[in-house]
Amino acid sequence: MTKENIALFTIFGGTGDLAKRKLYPSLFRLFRKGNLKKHFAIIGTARRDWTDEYYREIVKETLVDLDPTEKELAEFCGHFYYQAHNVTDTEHYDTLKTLADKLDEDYQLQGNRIFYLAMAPQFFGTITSHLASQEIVTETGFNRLIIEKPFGNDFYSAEKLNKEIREAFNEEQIYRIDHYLGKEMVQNISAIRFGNTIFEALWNKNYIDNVQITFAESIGVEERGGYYEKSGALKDMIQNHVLQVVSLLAMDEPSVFSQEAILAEKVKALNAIRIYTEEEARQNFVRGQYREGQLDSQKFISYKEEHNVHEDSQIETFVAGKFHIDNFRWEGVPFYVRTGKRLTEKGTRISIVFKPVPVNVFREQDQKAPDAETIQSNVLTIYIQPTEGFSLSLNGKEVGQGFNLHPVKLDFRHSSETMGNSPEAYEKLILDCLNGDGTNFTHWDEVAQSWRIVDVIRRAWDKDSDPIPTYPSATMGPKCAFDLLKNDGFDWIWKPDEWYRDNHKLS
Ligand SMILES: NC(=O)C1=CN([C@@H]2O[C@H](COP(=O)(O)OP(=O)(O)OC[C@H]3O[C@@H](n4cnc5c(N)ncnc54)[C@H](OP(=O)(O)O)[C@@H]3O)[C@@H](O)[C@H]2O)C=CC1
Ligand SMILES: O=C1O[C@H](COP(=O)(O)O)[C@@H](O)[C@H](O)[C@H]1O
Repeated sequence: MTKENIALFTIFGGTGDLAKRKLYPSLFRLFRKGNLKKHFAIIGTARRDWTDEYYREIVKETLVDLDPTEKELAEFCGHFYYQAHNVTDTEHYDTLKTLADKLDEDYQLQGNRIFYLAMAPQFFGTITSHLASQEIVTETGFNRLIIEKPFGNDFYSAEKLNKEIREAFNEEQIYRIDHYLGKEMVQNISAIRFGNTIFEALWNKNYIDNVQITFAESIGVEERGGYYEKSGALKDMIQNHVLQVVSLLAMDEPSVFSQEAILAEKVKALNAIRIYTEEEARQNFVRGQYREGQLDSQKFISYKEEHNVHEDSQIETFVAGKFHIDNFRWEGVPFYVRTGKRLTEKGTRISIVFKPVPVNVFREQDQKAPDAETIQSNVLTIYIQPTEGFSLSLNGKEVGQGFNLHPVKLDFRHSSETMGNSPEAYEKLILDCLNGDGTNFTHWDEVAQSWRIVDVIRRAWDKDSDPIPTYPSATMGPKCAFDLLKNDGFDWIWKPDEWYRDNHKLS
């Protein structure tokens, strides 16, 4: 039987994009499943002067895709309350407190409070200090703070922000969201690694040649040009989502699958990632910016032409790079990463490329593979999205005479039925927070180390006076991203652009 969770949510930024696209539908799913039942209430707050009725109508609109019944809508939306509030105005917190205390009593919420900061990070410090000083945090129940990314703009701003927040909340009360950690297949990385002897036994430099991680998006920056001009792909994706995935792949096995044990191993892995000098950063990381392009009849504008983007912008919409992990397990194994907007197709996947066999015992029989290098390496691919599952490429014998080897694939994909019913990342993470489980949130130690790693790369690029390389929209990035691997004798395993070039009009 589903356990009912009891809490008051206060959503700062309740009129914003994130709240409407992700938070309200996720809360509704939790309501539908019975994780939220009777003893919950939601205060949405922002500067706009909305009434409760208007707010509830907005919330209803965000749920259309979930096909709610009228009864469900009436019941769920009845738990929503709106409070106009400027987060910089101290007096407004008193009104907020009065409403919070009233709802606590009306719904018997036992003082359990979740504060969701779905707002620009510049407001985080002021909100948390007011929550404490105006006594909106309770003495009786739990008080938890969910914070959205970006957590700072570099190590120093993140540290300052962290200090401000920590004056009001302790680390155990802070849930820093990285929505990739709520994705089914990102969580599955640990299951694949630690639930299968055949992989964990080989998960090291003796058997793995290189690791490739791709976070590709087909969309451009859309309405977020203003934000993106300050962030770029390095801070938007590498500092958080990509490094989180690297740490899950690189960490040692935890003694038990607990929040503390996993965190300890992830932090150790992040600490082992080499922090480059600026010169090394230039050698190991490359960037690019999308220019115009075409896929079939669809034409795309360049990044520089996007709304709120400077016409001479040098901001990267694509990053590819190589991490070195300086420990016994990974010494000499490159972890290649790439991420970008306006790439050929949306897809997040990990390829673990195993070392080639040391010698080809079939060399006299197999015309196609006369030496060991020509036998294809085994590749374990973890498909994170949009398709979810994993595959393992092996070599088998071609049917018939002789002993020609040919690659075969063991392939597992979740059915659309399973995935249709699987909880969305935000839903899972909100439920984790309700349950006090911080496993899939980022700890300050991880955030801090991730900033240390990317800050050098940013500094190196900021000093570079060469114009940023560009790539045509709908391709897989600039030439330098391919050269990065080629120079090491490797190639990207996933090549959606080649497939499109053969089957579509790509220019
Ligand atoms: N949208 C997304 O998909 C994602 C967003 N994020 C992060 O989530 C956070 C919110 O993003 P998003 O929803 O897109 O941003 P929006 O700009 O859509 O929303 C910002 C919210 O803040 C409110 N607000 C602004 N200033 C004040 C103020 N002084 N006092 C009270 N409320 C204020 C706005 O309402 P009003 O104008 O009425 O005051 C609005 O509700 C950001 O940190 C972003 O980086 C992270 C990942 C994805
Ligand atoms: O955090 C972010 O993630 C999205 C990509 O998330 P996904 O779940 O759709 O893969 C990205 O578009 C955005 O720029 C970034 O801020």
